[in-house]
Amino acid sequence: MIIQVKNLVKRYGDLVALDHLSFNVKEGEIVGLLGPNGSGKSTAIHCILSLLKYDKGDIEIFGKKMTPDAYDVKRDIGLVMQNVAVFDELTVYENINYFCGLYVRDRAERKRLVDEAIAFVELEAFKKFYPKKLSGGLLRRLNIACGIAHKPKLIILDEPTVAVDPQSRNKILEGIEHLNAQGATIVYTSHYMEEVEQICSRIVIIDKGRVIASGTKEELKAMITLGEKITVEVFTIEEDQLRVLREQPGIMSVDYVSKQLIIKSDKGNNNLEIVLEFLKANHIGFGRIYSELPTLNDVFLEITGKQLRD
Ligand SMILES: Nc1ncnc2c1ncn2[C@@H]1O[C@H](COP(=O)(O)OP(=O)(O)OP(=O)(O)O)[C@@H](O)[C@H]1O
Repeated sequence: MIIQVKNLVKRYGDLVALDHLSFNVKEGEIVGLLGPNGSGKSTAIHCILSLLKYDKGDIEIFGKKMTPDAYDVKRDIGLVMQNVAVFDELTVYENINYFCGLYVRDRAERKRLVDEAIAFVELEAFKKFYPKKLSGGLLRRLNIACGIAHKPKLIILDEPTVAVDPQSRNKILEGIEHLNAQGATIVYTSHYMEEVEQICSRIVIIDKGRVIASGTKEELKAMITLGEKITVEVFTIEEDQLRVLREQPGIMSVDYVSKQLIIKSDKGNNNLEIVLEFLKANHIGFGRIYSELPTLNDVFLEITGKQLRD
């Protein structure tokens, strides 16, 4: 096991930020910690790395108890924090060289690793730039290079794509998959369900400092009753027709908003057919029609009653 967190409790005064949080990360996984703003993701990461004192719980990394002075453990961890943490007075190259130098003493080896990290985040053309001259996306990429240059076994990234343009975001996500393919185990926190779905082999959903569900995206979607969301452009429909539609087998809810009929149905496999037959039998004219599978937001909504993002 790479990370084992058991019953972690962290309070800030009266606020319980982590409420008996437990989860594991196995070697080779990309685990996504998914939760809304303020759910406790950053607090969990800080506690796991012993950067923050906690009130209760057990944390092991690489099978060893994590403590603030566990330098041998820390050497094998790469950390990319939410806030960019680089030195303004050092160039791109010097920054990466500095952070890599905290773990790698041999100069030739370090040069090789720094060059590799620069190529990895595609900052070759910006080596001599100072951070202030970089765009937000490039700065994020520098932040990542500083965290991973020393080739750690475990890489923890806390919301690395916040406020990043789509092109840099894709590069970051591809980069993370690449690091994983090279053997690194990854923990990735985000409140973007699309990103987590795209790259994570397993997802731990957090709300109010607790794990509310975990599994692969397929397992999480199988946990809920919602099977499909059907949207139909309908020009007019009577209230009593809506009522009859709601009573059809497999239909969980029907809403009619701005000429859109939104039907949520369970996991039955002929829901679309039921809806179409109903519309035809009742001579209800309709335009575009499409069906969507549940998202991780639907999972979050069904378990907590609220949206993942406000
Ligand atoms: N230093 C602090 N002092 C007091 N409360 C804090 C502190 N840091 C975080 N909190 C509170 O603890 C809770 C968890 O915050 P945390 O930053 O861990 O959540 P998060 O899921 O990482 O959110 P975000 O995505 O916004 O960073 C929030 O209610 C937050 O306001």
